[in-house]
Order: sequence, then C-alpha cells, then structure tokens
Amino acid sequence: MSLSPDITEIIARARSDLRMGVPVVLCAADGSAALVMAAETLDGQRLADLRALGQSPVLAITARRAATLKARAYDGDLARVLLPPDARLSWVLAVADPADDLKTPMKGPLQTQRDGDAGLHRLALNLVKSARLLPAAVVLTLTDGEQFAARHGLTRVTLDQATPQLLRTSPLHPVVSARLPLEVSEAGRLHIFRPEDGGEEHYAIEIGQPDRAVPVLARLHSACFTGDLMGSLKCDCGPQLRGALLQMGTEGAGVLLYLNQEGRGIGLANKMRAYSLQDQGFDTVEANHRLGFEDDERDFRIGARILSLMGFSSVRLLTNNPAKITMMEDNHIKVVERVPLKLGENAHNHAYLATKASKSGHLL
Ligand SMILES: Nc1nc2c(ncn2[C@@H]2O[C@H](COP(=O)(O)OP(=O)(O)OP(=O)(O)O)[C@@H](O)[C@H]2O)c(=O)[nH]1
Ligand SMILES: [Zn+2]
Repeated sequence: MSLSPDITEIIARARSDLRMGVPVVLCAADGSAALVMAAETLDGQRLADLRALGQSPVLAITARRAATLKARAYDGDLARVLLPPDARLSWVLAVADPADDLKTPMKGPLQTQRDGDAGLHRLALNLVKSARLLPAAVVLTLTDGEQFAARHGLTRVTLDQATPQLLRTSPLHPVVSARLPLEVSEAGRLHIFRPEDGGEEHYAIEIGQPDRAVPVLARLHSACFTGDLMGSLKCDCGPQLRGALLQMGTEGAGVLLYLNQEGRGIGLANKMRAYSLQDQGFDTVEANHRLGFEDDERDFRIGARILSLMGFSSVRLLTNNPAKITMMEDNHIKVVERVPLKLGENAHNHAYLATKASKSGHLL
C-alpha cells in the first residue's frame, strides 16, 4: 500500500531510532533476526532489558576497530565481540569508543565469534554508520523477529532490501534556487538539493552564468564547520573555500558544491573524537581507523550527480585530491584540467597536510 513506508523510508526511521537509543529489528530472508542498538546511544536500563531476554548479545565492531583492540575479525570487515556475562554499559562504551584506549587498558583479551553468519551484524554497522554514530552495535539474536518488532512497536528492516539501498547514492532533487550576491561576485546564486533518503541537503553556489557547453571551474567542498566557519587552524578548509570562491569571482563564472559530508563523512561529533585522538599523538588517518572508520567515508558520487542535474558535463576541478578526479570521471563528468588549490598551510596543519599527501595520495 502506498501509504506504508517503503524501504528508503524504513531505513530513515531506523537511523533516527538508533540515534535516539531506540532498538531496531533486522530480519533476513532465511528467518534469522536480530535486535540491534547503537553502542553510543545505549543506556543501562535498555542493556539490562536486553539481557533479560535470555540470549547473550554480541558487540559488532568494524575490522578497523578490532585491529586496534587486537580482537580477531573472523568476518572480514567486522568482528563480533562476545559480551562477558558481567559486562556493564561502561564495558560496551570502552570497546566502542577509543577515547580512553591509552588511559584504561582494555579488559581482555576480547573473544570474538567465529561461527554463524554476520550479515545482520554488517547491516547493523552500516545503519549505525549512516546515522553518524560510532560504528559499534549491540546485536542480540531473535527467534521471532517479525512478532517481536510488532509486539514492541519497533522498526523492522529486512536485509535483502536494505543492503542494496545503503550501497547506492540516493537520488537528489532540486528544491529551490535564489539569487545570492556575494563578496566575490554579485552574480551569485544558491541552489538547494534534497536527497530522497531523508539525509542531509547539499548546496551549490553558482557564480555568473557558466556556459554549459564548455568546462566550468568547479570545486567539490566537503563541509568543515571548524575550518569553514570557525577559522580553525587544524586544516586548510576555510582558506580553500574562500580561495575557490574568489577564483570563480575573478573569472566571472564557476560552481562550488558545498557537500554536507562533515569530517570526511563521519559527522562532526566523530570528527571531534578524531581530533581528541590526534591530541594523543595519532595522525588524521590513524585516528579514523582507531574509531573504526575508513580514512574517507564520503560518497563523492553525490557531487557528480549535482553537476549533472545542473547541466554540467565537464569541469576544471579545483582540488589536490586525485580521488575526486577519478570519481568524477567514473560518474560521467569529464575533468579536463586539475586546478591546484594550495592555500592555508600553517604550523598547526603542516603535519595534517603532510599525512594527506603521504597516506591519502593528495598532490602537493
Ligand atoms: N575525519 C576527519 N575529517 C577531517 C579532519 N580534518 C578535516 N576533515 C574533513 O575533511 C574534509 C576536507 O574536505 P575537502 O577539502 O573537500 O577535501 P580534500 O579531500 O582535502 O580534497 P581537496 O581539498 O579538494 O584537495 C572536510 O569534510 C573536513 O571536515 C580530520 O582530522 N579527520
Ligand atoms: Zn577542515
């Protein structure tokens, strides 16, 4: 029935439930099912209620986090850590969150599950990640997923439908655009694009009236609250943002996409967790890994989609990141030229920029 939520809408609900600390039920076609809670938003009462169901829960973490904790990841990209019978909420949080790894030696060694299928655990982690929470989820096997969800009023997500949905880029739709005179050019215009999956909106600033028949000067800028707005010296984002706009203003035409993928796609709270780890001596890539994330969790396809929707098919791309060029080419946007954007190096971000060059392939 069209009034019922489809899989995209059910996933959006699940994401918001997990952020609120509400459990969700995951079901597979073979009848297996699991009750899932995000470790980050779990509370003591819900953990006790979950334990009262009788089965032993596991804590699903990514292989990246497992490597830091020296836990064996038998499932490739993830590990299922067995909760010791006396494990409290603080134990769950200490496994999920690396903040105190160095201060508090881990209870361990951690035992991980080897037998059985990890499909529902993988879906749990993907959902928690897409909710911009720490990638760790408490998972309890259920025998009657459908009835359990109905009895407790919980959102139920099916593995077969959800997995392809989480892998694809949500379609985006233009919402509105309006004139926006800017310091760099009075001929500015702001366009808003909204994804169908309930995720964050993305923006495009169009400067002048770029001819769609020739390559446009373009920048894909990922949100950086600290650098773009606060003038943080820890990265180069603020100077890059303003430098790109200035170049477009000077040339009289260009398009800057402002993609709401804060912290290379891990969200601002997790980026601040990464910053704390950087203060403990880890570099930007190591910090992401200790948290359980990949170096870069952004979906660059979104940028190519927005350019296509705006009628652009080729660009002169302002970037030092070769991955952005590859992604554009793979998604039907021709990059005729890379325009370097070397701005804003200082004593605080020198090591960060050097790490991006040595570990993430950024061009100098
Ligand atoms: N996770 C994480 N994200 C960071 C850190 N420092 C900056 N960021 C984020 O990194 C992203 C930088 O985005 P961009 O400047 O578009 O991308 P880039 O990959 O550096 O590529 P170019 O600037 O085009 O060369 C922003 O989303 C920032 O919020 C960090 O230490 N950890
Ligand atoms: Zn930044």
